[in-house]
Amino acid sequence: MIGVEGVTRRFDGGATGNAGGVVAVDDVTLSIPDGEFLIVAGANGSGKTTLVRTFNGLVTPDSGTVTVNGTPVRDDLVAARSAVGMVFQDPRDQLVAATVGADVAFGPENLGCSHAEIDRRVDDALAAVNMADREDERIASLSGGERERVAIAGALAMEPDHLVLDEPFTGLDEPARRSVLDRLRDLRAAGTSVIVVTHDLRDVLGLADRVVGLSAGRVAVDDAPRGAAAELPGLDVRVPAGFDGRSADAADTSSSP
Ligand SMILES: Nc1ncnc2c1ncn2[C@@H]1O[C@H](COP(=O)(O)OP(=O)(O)OP(=O)(O)O)[C@@H](O)[C@H]1O
Repeated sequence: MIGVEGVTRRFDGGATGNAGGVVAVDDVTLSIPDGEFLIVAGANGSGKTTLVRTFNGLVTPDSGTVTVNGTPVRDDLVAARSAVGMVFQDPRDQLVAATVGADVAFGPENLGCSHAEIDRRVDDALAAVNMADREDERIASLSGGERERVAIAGALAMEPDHLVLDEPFTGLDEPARRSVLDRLRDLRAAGTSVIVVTHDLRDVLGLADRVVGLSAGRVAVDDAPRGAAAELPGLDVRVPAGFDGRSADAADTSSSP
């Protein structure tokens, strides 16, 4: 479980010249149980990225506490980083190796996994992003969307208790998007909490258990998808046309030819 208790994070005004700075996250309290599929939505600048980055200590709150599996993040950063996998908006921030396979293997290697276990995780993770058999390709030769898929595979290969994906679908083509969504659904079923930060609620809203909508750093919506769908337009978040709260499975069946 991830627990967020009264978390506030400010940034100074910097180049904006705003002397008072900005309160990016303002007194947020949330708890995210294991196995929950949570969407964090909200307009640009509403604090989504800042909030989720407190889950593994990439952003330190000015006040309040984040706990992961009961331990405050500030007390054990290493535990938080292994328990909370994170895929960033810009995959260039997190690709570390020269080839696809080496990049995806990097996390499991650091966890001390055996060679056989590393191979299994790399194969599984690359299959989940439609990149099986591309281990030997050089990162430098990949497209932006392919790099994004490698970044997602790298996080999947860590097999974290909680997986946070910040705008994961932006550069993905439709088959890759469906494949990643399928894997997220399986992970949730296996007890991993999945937290997706996104503006693009297509497909993913029907998969979610709950939606948290942020406005000016505060939780303005915290509801099941059907209830949230009615409230999100008020936060300038567009809800997919025709969304009626059915599960994604039901939606998939009805949209099949
Ligand atoms: N490192 C930083 N320095 C200064 N201000 C920051 C920093 N990070 C975020 N902010 C400010 O905090 C506020 C919230 O930003 P954040 O990136 O968390 O929002 P967001 O909802 O993820 O936005 P987007 O949808 O555009 O990605 C914004 O006003 C942003 O300018």
